[in-house]
Amino acid sequence: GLGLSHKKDENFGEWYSEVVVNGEMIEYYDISGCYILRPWAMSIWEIMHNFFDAEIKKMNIKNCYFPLFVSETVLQKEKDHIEGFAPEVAWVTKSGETKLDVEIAIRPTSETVMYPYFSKWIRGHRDLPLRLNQWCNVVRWEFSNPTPFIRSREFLWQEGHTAFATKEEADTEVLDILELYRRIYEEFLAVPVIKGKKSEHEKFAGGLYTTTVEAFVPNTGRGVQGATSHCLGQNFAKMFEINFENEKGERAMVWQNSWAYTTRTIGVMIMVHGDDKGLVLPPKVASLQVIVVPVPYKDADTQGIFDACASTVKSLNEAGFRAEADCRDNYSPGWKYSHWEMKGVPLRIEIGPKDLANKTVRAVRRDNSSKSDIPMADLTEEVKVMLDNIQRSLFDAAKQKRDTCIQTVYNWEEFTEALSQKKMILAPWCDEEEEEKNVKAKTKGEMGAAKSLCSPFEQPELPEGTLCFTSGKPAKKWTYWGRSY
Ligand SMILES: O=C1CCCN[C@@H]1CCCn1cnc2ccccc2c1=O
Repeated sequence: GLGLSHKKDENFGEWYSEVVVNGEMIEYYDISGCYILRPWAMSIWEIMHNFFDAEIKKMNIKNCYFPLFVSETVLQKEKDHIEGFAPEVAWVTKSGETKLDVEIAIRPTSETVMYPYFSKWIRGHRDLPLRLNQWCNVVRWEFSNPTPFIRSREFLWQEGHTAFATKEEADTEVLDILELYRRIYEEFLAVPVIKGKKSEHEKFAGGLYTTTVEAFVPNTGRGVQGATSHCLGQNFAKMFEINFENEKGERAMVWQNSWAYTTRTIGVMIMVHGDDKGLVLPPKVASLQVIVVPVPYKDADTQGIFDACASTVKSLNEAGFRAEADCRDNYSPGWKYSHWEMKGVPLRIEIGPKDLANKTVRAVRRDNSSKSDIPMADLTEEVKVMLDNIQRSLFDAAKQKRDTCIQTVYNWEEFTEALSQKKMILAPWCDEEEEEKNVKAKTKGEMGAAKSLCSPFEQPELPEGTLCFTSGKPAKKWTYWGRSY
């Protein structure tokens, strides 16, 4: 029957698994770590895609499509790029009964697929900047506990790969893209994120530096890397000989970036906003923003009620809202209320005999269950105001909740206490990789070790003489720490 059998604050893992299925986002698949994305999820991916794709087109970034398959030689091209990742690479070893004499990898990411051709295409400075993006799937055969959207063996993403003549251009683009990722989280998914730089230990080993937008899931006290924008420096240019004749006629290597966001974004949104009645969708990404439900009464003017529902949907659609009516005669209004609440539709409109008589409709917000009667004459203006209010209050509530989870600490005792309280920890750090490894070693446990999440671009004041929370050495920067997904 309807309703969740687990509460979000009591059994988060079970709650999440049930919400994604009951909300008709996900269907579990018979291969572990693989999930079916149903239309209710796919439409969110499409809405974000439409925003991001339009924005990168404004930046003159072109979409392309490279093959799914990577040859072994090119994948092994550079040890420290692939080191540590190798166990996750999936391989094609045969076709039919015939063993392949050379095994072929399935792309886990596309640097090694693309960059031999960057080398071929980039000859002179007029070939720069080269800025390509592809929307595709990637496969990483992970073994840690699979979670729909958050950690799966195949996922959808966009991966941008760009090459510039100068480091300055690359540095600028890294931050331009990171701002788009912030907008995806904060303006569309209503999820607050922190922009920052990954530590040397946590960054992409093949790159120069990694920037990130970090989200946080209060229920589990885990940080989650929302999206990444890397400056690769000239590392891949050296590896794949991607160089050009600069304006002074000298041979120079290009400066490169690569950046991605994935279907993980959807899982973060569900974890942050969902409640014990199911999904709660921010209007900006809701495939259905308004559901209109007729409330017929035995001998009341049923046709009039259905006509009012149809004209309400028509007006809302004409005003640009994604609205539908649920006129199925085999379900009660009450059943429909629960069903669409489970699916997280931001606004419900009920129309019964009284509403018809008063020429009003009853509007019910999904986020706070508040009800209000709207004159039919003011419908579209009022719905716009309500949807904007829902979007903003979802973000404000999530930010307030996330901020209460942030704890500033100055020493190891405070750190471990905050960690046990599932906090996102802000601490002064000496920025030494060895010390980060020590923190991981000292916090190992079945909940997973603590790690650095990012050093925020917005650095609080660091008074002279402040010591590192873990090493006691002079602190160099404020850094967020916590367990993570
Ligand atoms: O994040 C991004 C943004 C998009 C393009 N790729 C970069 C870096 C990917 C890092 N990575 C991540 N998992 C992997 C798994 C197997 C092999 C290689 C890799 C690998 O290189």
